[in-house]
Amino acid sequence: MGCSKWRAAVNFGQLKVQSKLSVLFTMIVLFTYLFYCLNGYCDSLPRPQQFGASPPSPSHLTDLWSSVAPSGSSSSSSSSNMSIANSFGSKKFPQAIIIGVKKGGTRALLEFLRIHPDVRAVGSEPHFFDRFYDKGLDWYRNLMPRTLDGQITMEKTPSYFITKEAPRRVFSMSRRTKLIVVVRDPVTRAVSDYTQTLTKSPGLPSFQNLAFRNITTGLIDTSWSAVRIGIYAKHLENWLRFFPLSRFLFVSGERLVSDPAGEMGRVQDFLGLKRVVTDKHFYFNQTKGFPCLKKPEGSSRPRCLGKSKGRPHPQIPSGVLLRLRDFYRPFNLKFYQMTGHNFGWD
Ligand SMILES: Nc1ncnc2c1ncn2[C@@H]1O[C@H](COP(=O)(O)OS(=O)(=O)O)[C@@H](OP(=O)(O)O)[C@H]1O
Repeated sequence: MGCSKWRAAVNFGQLKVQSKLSVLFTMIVLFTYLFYCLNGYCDSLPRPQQFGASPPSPSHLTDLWSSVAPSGSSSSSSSSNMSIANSFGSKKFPQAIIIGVKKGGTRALLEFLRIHPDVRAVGSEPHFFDRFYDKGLDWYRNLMPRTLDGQITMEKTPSYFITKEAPRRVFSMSRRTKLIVVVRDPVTRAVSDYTQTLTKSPGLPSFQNLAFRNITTGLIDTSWSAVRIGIYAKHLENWLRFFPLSRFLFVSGERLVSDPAGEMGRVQDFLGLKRVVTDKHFYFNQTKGFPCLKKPEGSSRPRCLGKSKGRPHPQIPSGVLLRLRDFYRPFNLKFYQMTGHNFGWD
């Protein structure tokens, strides 16, 4: 009898220790989970390796803006706020996409839009409708940030505008998608495009060597992508087979630099947003030679786009530029007619 009482007491003691251990274990699991969530790891955004050929990664965001104020203030509090914000709302397909054009000023537009509280956008370029379409729509939606009711999901991938299959693919996602095209004088756009390639491959032939099929006759090489992208009318025709003109907004790349607030007003109207982004948000940075964002209230620093945006262009002989201008003229006029907007490039 005494022995069985003693055994019962031992069992009871073991049970208590076991239950304490299991509570402790549960607590550890819970705290680990919470810790990871607060650091943003709960979000299912894929994190692949490279920009360009690979799907987007948040690390690309670091080069998008360069601060113009002395660095040093920590961004840790804002990043933990972001993590918390990330866990609310749901991931939706973009209702609006900046589809082009490469070197038009698409990054500036997206970053200006991202200060609007009702816009949430992927920082890097998803390239879904051109490179990664076989990954499927669920993969694409999963790349999107979470949005609350009334917020707009957006992305920008400038190569969509010249991708043959893109209009049909976007249409099959949603025929109601709003399409934004930032266009810029095709001659300066071509030089900008060339400048970017030259930065990556310094041994590149001269601009005129690439632009002309025959330099003596002045025959333009339309197979060179820097030239081909600027034939806006041709690419737009492809999109108009699927979407009516009312689904498009054409933003002037030139005005985005000379009057960012004015151009942003049009963009916000088109997206059905309150005009929150106004001239109060911009200042002209003399050193950069471009508009930059003023210090947003209660956070971060004044910021300009990174070094790869607003680069100096190499000197191109004026005769070459004139020939290229002649080449584009009929296409530009066609584009003005199609869009009902004279961009004043001629
Ligand atoms: N605010 C501001 N700051 C810096 N740069 C600005 C700005 N607004 C427009 N731009 C012009 O944007 C050009 C780059 O265009 P994209 O962002 O469309 O380029 S990309 O296709 O994403 O590579 C870039 O072209 P380059 O001048 O040739 O570098 C700029 O002229």
